[in-house]
Amino acid sequence: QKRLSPPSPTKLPIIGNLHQLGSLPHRSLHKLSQKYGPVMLLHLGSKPVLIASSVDAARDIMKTHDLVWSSRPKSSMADGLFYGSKDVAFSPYGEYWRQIRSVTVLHLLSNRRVQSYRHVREEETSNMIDKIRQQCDSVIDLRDVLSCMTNNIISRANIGRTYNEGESGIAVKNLLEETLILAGTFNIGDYIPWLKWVNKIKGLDTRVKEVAKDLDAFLESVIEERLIGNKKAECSAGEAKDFLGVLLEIQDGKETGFPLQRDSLKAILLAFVAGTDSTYTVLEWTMTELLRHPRVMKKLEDEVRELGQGKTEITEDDLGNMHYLKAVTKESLRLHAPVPLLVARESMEDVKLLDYDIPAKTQVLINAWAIGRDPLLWDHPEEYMPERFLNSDIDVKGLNFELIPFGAGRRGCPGIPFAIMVNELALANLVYKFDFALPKGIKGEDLDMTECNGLAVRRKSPLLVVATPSPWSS
Ligand code: HEM
Repeated sequence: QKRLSPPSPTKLPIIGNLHQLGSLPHRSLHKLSQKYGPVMLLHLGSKPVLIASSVDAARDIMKTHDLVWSSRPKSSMADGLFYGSKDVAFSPYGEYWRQIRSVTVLHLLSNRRVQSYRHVREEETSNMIDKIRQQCDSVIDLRDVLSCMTNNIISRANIGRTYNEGESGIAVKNLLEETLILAGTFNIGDYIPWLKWVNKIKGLDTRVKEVAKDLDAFLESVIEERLIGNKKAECSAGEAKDFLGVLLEIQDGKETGFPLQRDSLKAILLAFVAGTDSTYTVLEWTMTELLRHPRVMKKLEDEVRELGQGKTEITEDDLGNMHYLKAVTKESLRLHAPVPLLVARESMEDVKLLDYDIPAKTQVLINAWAIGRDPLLWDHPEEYMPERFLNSDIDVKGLNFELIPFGAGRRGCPGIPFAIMVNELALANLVYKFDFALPKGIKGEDLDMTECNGLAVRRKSPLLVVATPSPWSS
């Protein structure tokens, strides 16, 4: 029987369709899919890569045939930075991944554990508010403030402390930033193996090796410090055990049934740092959209200020009733999924995708960004309209395939509760405590919405704002 292959745009010798990715692949691939259909087959160098751009295709991959699609393609960057891809996100499917995924879901990112970091989130949100208060009436780089808050929360949950100050703290901060940049860098050698030498000439391989070495030295020092009980915590995670503490406790395997090697432990910790960028990127997009849509900003302020009135700050207990706030977050994730093509998956055996026959070892990229603005699924898809979620059950948890910023199925993001809590708490407090405006001379409708590609797709330029204390600010 003849196999039915998905349609493919014409490819060039050697590079295949690489030239068609452009600087913002989610956009270029969306355009191509309008011509070639919701499932198309591209060749990135020598690698066949499927692009899935419809809700049916996404459901087929992440639900109907989730197991077959549960592996990840090999990535030299992940190999170089994360101890041979020993982290949860890039590890191929198999016994090892199942074990570290279950450690992550049951021990590190369970609802109970995420709840235990509540005081960390509330304290760091409050520090962020103080920081903004000190700069009221001058122009503030909101991205800087949001990324610092998110970094602090994730690093306190991870290793029990922050690293922003002092020479060594700043060096670590820069090192982690560089790790994220490298992790999001396109590696030509993964697609055209005989062009690997280009990375050598560009110095990419050397840089990855140097960064990996520095990261290892940093993580070793943190672990050793902990092991000899000499933790000089700048900000301790308080009574809640941080991820490192949990991992050290279960590493002998008595509780989990398998021992955790030191490299795996370090890789798991490192991968959580990658969640930082996506988390604060959503907040930056949300504030950008609110400044472009004063009606939405006003409605959100009204809700938060009415429910929070009289309190010094909004706590996590208050968020449950803030339905508009939740709708605003979903709407931002719909239009600005920070990881628009999710994380590539790879088929482990021959499989059908809709009507097509797909051989084993094919990669797939799911265009969550395109699905989020599909006119067949959403009214006025390009408009920022949180109201669409008010009387709807659609959620981001991976059950509704029209909204999948965190992916879904076995490889779906286990950090959803963590990321959503950080986002909602920060957003509620921002609009409770301050009235935000754009710097003089800039109108909301003129705001630059250009994106820039990286590990997370964010605004090209950082969001600059002016904050004035609201009546609830003191
Ligand atoms: C708004 C913030 C975030 C977004 C948009 C996001 C998005 C994603 C996406 C799209 C995937 C791939 C899903 C798939 O293949 O179906 C993923 C995987 C993952 N995420 Fe997140 N993430 C966020 C925050 C976080 C945070 C805060 C953490 C940890 C504290 C985290 C930990 C992980 C891990 C460990 C994986 C790998 C799962 C696996 O391959 O088994 N994420 N995330």
